Amino acid sequence: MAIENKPGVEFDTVFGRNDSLELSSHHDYETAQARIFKIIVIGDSNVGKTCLTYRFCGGTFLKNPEATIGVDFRERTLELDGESIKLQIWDTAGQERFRKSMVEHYYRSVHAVIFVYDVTSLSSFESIPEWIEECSRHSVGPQVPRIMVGNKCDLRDRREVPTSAAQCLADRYNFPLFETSAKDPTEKEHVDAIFLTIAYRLKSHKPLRLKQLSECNVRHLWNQREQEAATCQC
Ligand SMILES: Nc1nc2c(ncn2[C@@H]2O[C@H](COP(=O)(O)OP(=O)(O)OP(=O)(O)O)[C@@H](O)[C@H]2O)c(=O)[nH]1
Ligand SMILES: [Mg+2]
Repeated sequence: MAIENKPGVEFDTVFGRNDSLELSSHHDYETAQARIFKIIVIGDSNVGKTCLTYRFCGGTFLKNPEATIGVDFRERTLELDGESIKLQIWDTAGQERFRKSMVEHYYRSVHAVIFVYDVTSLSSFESIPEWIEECSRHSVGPQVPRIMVGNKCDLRDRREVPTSAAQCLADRYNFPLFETSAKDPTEKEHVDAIFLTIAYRLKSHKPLRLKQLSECNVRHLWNQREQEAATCQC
């Protein structure tokens, strides 16, 4: 499936691999009327950005991913309330040397941002404010939805970032928080829910209602906020 070159998205100017576009074909119910939204996925290297986006677009866990160079593109078209919404996902490089010439392209005309950290890496979590700061420096407006994702929840014995700390940070920025695993197949629907939440927000400019999320049969963390606020130490 060839990707279309839409206004505001300069595919000819980026140098990442885009072979993964093929992955989305079995999800692709697109019609000519599909609205297209650009979503960037950012965070430290090795947190699982590529695996998460591959899980969403390809449906499986990507074994032995290589470090992303520049950006990889993936896409998936969703049918929401009878409308086709195409999510065009920019899987960015976490390593500075592989991303520095690309940063301007990442943020240009972006519709939503996903900040990813690794729940087994405190340093990746501590980097999140820097990623948020970079995003703000590139004039991404407050109307652009942002979501925070803690990945690798399957590694329970190695967890370094408690949910309560992550929720405190997410609350400080007023972002929804998801914790999930790109690797664990039972988390597949939860990974879908991250992107569905964004798709609904973009579609209607309203947050996805809790009822809609439960209809998607997903677990999410928004409804834990009140409980965790009671134990929040920050
Ligand atoms: N256990 C576990 N490992 C994961 C998970 N997601 C990714 N990994 C592993 O984490 C490593 C890094 O994954 P990537 O998806 O390449 O990380 P990335 O954030 O794209 O890294 P850069 O491209 O360098 O920015 C790989 O060894 C993956 O197999 C997960 O949910 N659970
Ligand atoms: Mg990557």
